[in-house]
Amino acid sequence: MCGILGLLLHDPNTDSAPEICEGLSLLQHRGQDACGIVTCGPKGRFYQCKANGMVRDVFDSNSISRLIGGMGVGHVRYPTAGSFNNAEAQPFYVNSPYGIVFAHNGNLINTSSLLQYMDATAHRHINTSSDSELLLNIFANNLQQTGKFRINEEDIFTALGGMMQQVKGAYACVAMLAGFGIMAFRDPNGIRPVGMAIRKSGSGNDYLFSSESVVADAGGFGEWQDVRPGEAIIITRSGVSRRQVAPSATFAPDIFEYVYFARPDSVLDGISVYRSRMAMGDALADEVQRVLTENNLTVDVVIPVPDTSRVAALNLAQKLQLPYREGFVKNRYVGRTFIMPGQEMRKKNVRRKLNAMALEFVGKNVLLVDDSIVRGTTSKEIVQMAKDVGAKKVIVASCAPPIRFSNVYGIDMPSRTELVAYGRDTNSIASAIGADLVIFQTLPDLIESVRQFNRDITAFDCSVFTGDYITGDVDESYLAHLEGLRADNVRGKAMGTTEAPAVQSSLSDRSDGPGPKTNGTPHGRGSDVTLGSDGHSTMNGSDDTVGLHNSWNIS
Ligand SMILES: O=P(O)(O)OC[C@H]1O[C@H](OP(=O)(O)OP(=O)(O)O)[C@H](O)[C@@H]1O
Ligand SMILES: NC(=O)CC[C@H](N)C(=O)O
Ligand SMILES: [Mg+2]
Repeated sequence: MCGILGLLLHDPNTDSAPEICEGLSLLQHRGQDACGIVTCGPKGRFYQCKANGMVRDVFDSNSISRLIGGMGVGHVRYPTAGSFNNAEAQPFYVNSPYGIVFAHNGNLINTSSLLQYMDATAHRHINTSSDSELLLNIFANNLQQTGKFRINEEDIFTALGGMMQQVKGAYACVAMLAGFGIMAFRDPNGIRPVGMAIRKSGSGNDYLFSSESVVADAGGFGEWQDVRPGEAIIITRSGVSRRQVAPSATFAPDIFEYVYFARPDSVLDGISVYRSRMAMGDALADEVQRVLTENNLTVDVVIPVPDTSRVAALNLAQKLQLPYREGFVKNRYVGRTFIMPGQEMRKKNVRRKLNAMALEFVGKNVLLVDDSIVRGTTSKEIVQMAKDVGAKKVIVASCAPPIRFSNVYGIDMPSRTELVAYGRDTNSIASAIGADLVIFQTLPDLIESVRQFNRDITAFDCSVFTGDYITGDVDESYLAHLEGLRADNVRGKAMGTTEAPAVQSSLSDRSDGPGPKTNGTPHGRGSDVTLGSDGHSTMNGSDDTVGLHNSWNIS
């Protein structure tokens, strides 16, 4: 999962980067591997800073001050395609046509045929193994086909409509055209979230696109609206245009956003993540009661596995009238372990992150509540920790059903064999994680916990539980191919983390002064430019002569 953000400020002389950086820090839970911001300043010049690392590591006041311009795009990355190489940090950029900057959340499933098309037909060079760079180039190629010196919103809608027919998979995207404006669009199934919000600013409006509404709340934006599946929204200084660019398909947001990914204080597609997690706790309470009775067991205390499961665990405890105790204390300086790269790192960090308070466990039958059990890394460690400090019996309850299938839409679960529930029934899952008993939410209960807040949504992507993939075209051979490419033990993926030093690049540097730009000078905390998004690009893509730049000065 990644976080995407776009911002257009009414006053073009106010820099957007500080606010984009703030927003990215609010989306940090969606991606901890890399982040980046590209802004567009006077004369349509792009200013870029991106690198591997968390927001607080990549940006400081110095690097932010060099990102000038009243509109920009930001990204936090959790890789699901390609490697962890910092050349794949986003946003991506192509200089032709017009200068486009692009940030993507999701994952494409037909990259092989798209790459072939890029090579044989479009003659565009893709410089990384990132599906996001590919997606950007498909869009750029479609835009190029207009053959126009200056384009308008209609041309962009047409290019995006064409792109949506060519690509398959999940994509929520924010893009920026040099000197023109920002846009957001969402795949026809609406698998990944993105929305828009507005804030009054002087005589006009500031506009925000973000993966989650929490960014809008924090920035004082209102009127949050989700981008509809298959819809594109373009914002220029002249206003907002929106269009359904792809025929309607089944609207199926990924239910795992509600289970784990999104922040509880976000509202996605009209559903409060917090409320949905409360409902998951209520529903799970009934299942826990049923299974405990069946097994003739009692529970003394309910303990959440921080952080995500807390909301559900509290509701569950209240419903069962059991004491709720924070038996594990979380080190607030350790991030989310599930989205860390590599099993070794995830395992080590569960211990670094959580500490068990013996008093709350000793001599008790404890019910540990987690939002999900995926690889079992967390549950295996915490069950052991609970036993080590003297718990009598350890029962684990999960707000999500067993996860037995790969995710192909933007969550890094490519390999079924890495999943602890793969090929195991509930009893063998319990033995695998060392628990006395494991209790899972049923799928109908999970769906109802979320859907009750917006009955207009008739389907959710639940493929990790069912193996039914909403886009089609995901069969055994595709899954085997994906496993070969991306499983934890595949060298290219694992090695990517250490492959290259952190890179920060600029498309244009504030200190350069007027005139032709050289390749980005090192600044801030990064080093020099890599050939990132476009093999043909000199990275001077913000040249004054590019068609659309003058429109920046319209208002
Ligand atoms: O079975 P696993 O492979 O361990 O994955 C599932 C666990 O990972 C996540 O926690 P994480 O530490 O990422 O984030 P959190 O602090 O938001 O709960 C999730 O909340 C589960 O606790
Ligand atoms: N998690 C995501 O959304 C990842 C986006 C893209 N597939 C990448 O790997 O960079
Ligand atoms: Mg967790």
